Amino acid sequence: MIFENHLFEQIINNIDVGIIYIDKNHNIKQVNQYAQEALGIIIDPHKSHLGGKINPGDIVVIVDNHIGNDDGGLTPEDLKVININDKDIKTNDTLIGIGIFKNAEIKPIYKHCRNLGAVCEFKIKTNHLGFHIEAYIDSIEKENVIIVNGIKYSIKFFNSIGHIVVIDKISGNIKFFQAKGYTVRKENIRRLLQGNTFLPKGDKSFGSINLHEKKLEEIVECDALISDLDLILQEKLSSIQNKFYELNQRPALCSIHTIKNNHEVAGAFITLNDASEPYKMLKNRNAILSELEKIQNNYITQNYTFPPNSFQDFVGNSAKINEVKYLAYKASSFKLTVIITGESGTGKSQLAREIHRLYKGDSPFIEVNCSSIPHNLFESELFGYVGGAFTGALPSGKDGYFQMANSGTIFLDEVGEIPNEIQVKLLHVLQNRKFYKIGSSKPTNIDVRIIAATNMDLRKEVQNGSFREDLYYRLNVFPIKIPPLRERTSDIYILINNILKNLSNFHNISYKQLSGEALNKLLNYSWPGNVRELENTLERAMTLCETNILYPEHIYLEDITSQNNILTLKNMLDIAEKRALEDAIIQYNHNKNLIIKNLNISKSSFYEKIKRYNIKF
Ligand SMILES: Nc1ncnc2c1ncn2[C@@H]1O[C@H](COP(=O)(O)OP(=O)(O)OP(=O)(O)O)[C@@H](O)[C@H]1O
Repeated sequence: MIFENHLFEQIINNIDVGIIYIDKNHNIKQVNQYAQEALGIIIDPHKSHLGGKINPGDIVVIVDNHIGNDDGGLTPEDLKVININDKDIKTNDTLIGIGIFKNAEIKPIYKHCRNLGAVCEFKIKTNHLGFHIEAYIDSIEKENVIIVNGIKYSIKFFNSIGHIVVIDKISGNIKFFQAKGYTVRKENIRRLLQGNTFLPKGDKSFGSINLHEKKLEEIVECDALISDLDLILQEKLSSIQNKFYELNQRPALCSIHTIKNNHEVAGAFITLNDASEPYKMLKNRNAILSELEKIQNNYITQNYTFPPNSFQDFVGNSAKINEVKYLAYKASSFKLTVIITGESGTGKSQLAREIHRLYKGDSPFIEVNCSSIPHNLFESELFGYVGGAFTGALPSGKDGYFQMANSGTIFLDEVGEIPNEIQVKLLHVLQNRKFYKIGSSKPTNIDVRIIAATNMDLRKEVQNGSFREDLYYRLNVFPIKIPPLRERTSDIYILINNILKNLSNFHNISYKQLSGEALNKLLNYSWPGNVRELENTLERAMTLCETNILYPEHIYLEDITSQNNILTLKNMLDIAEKRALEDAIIQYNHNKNLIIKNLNISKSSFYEKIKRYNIKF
């Protein structure tokens, strides 16, 4: 019976045994799904990252059972690139380290030990540069675990393994996580810390590796298997039945048989069973774990998903800003009227531009600052006029902003400043999608998407009569509120990196690093002027700085009130505690039990604090 190739592939991909078929020169002809999983070629498709390399400023998290083993021969000196420079750390030590790549200014967080006992807790749990990071070795499950903002990246080990996760300094996204098959992909810790590149993972992992162009030894690291295979191909052995090999650091039970064509050896096929855990158990366990993970990370995996890299210039990765991005992404798919609210400098205009770009980037985007138009010119600026409409009018007439924005977006910034008589006209445009130029009785039809923004409380303006209620409801179709920077401090580090990069390009000066003290000063400030104030502060600091490092004295903060009001220790602790609770509520998606467990407090203390700080839950 002759199978068509794709049917054969379907069959072998659905059986619970790994199959690798090679020709007599070790060229790979077929590797089924099971074998790819067991060898670490296929990785959990829910997690992914692009290819790249670690760049200066990226946050590196390492969990290594034995320095120098299964990590590419890492040496304690190699750790200097993440600012871990400790003579007490020796080869074979166990290490957990969090540091900034190639930034000698910011202190790392790490712990190490010699002869870690079989069952003992070795863990770091921290809030570093705004990221919730938990890293530990689970000696019972034999698993090295790194959790970043609630998302778990773990890797099983047999004897030891060097696990590494990298957070991108610009986007705040996970840029790299270690996974099975890293030896084949040449992604051990040492090579990565030396600045070598890594491949993409996820749906398109190994997209760049065409298995059919590889030799077996390029995807399977195991000298014993390769030499047994040669014995079989040379017909010195007829077959091998159920022999244990360690393939890519994972134990596997393998059999090898020859394949003959006209009585000549044409190749061999290897069957393998992942022997690190019974496969079925692993499958069930993974299904349960992934369900649990989904429930835990509900807010990330279900509520706030949008394609990665959708936003080019709107930076931030905190739970609060992810919610904003999610809403903006949703809004961009429809021609809805959007109103963006938030304090001055939070990025309302920036977000409006992104919504427009995602929706219809090649059409016009007309930005109108309603607070800068004199009242008597409002109507002509917005709607235009026909020739001779009034004294001083251009004979040819003039198009208004609405007409200029036709087929695209009009962004009405500071919409609360629109005078009353124009509010009626705006309402008319919103309802009828047409307007009248001054001096014309002929309506102009338009096809425009309206995005408005304000830092006022428009509801209050409605109550005190300065904003029309009907217009308020017409505008308030899809509201997006951007939280102030002080409520999302985890965005500050990546915002700083973006701003420094943009500023050094703009001023054509070399990239400047922040000293640890300077970074702390920025992280501990309340930013009343939000991102705009952060930009101004960094621009001033860059101008003042003669060297390549920004020190606290280059950073001038204007918030006189918060600097002069010296808080008591009790006040400071209260503020920190309130913030921790608010962060946890968002991070654990209002799940009481998870919040209580992760903050390590009792139920009664949780309720007492919620009440004391008047936190809405
Ligand atoms: N999330 C962000 N990512 C990158 N840059 C940002 C972000 N938010 C704000 N900015 C930058 O901060 C500055 C202020 O942002 P923007 O003008 O959009 O704020 P705004 O809320 O519209 O302020 P206002 O209410 O005063 O008009 C801009 O230079 C903008 O590029």
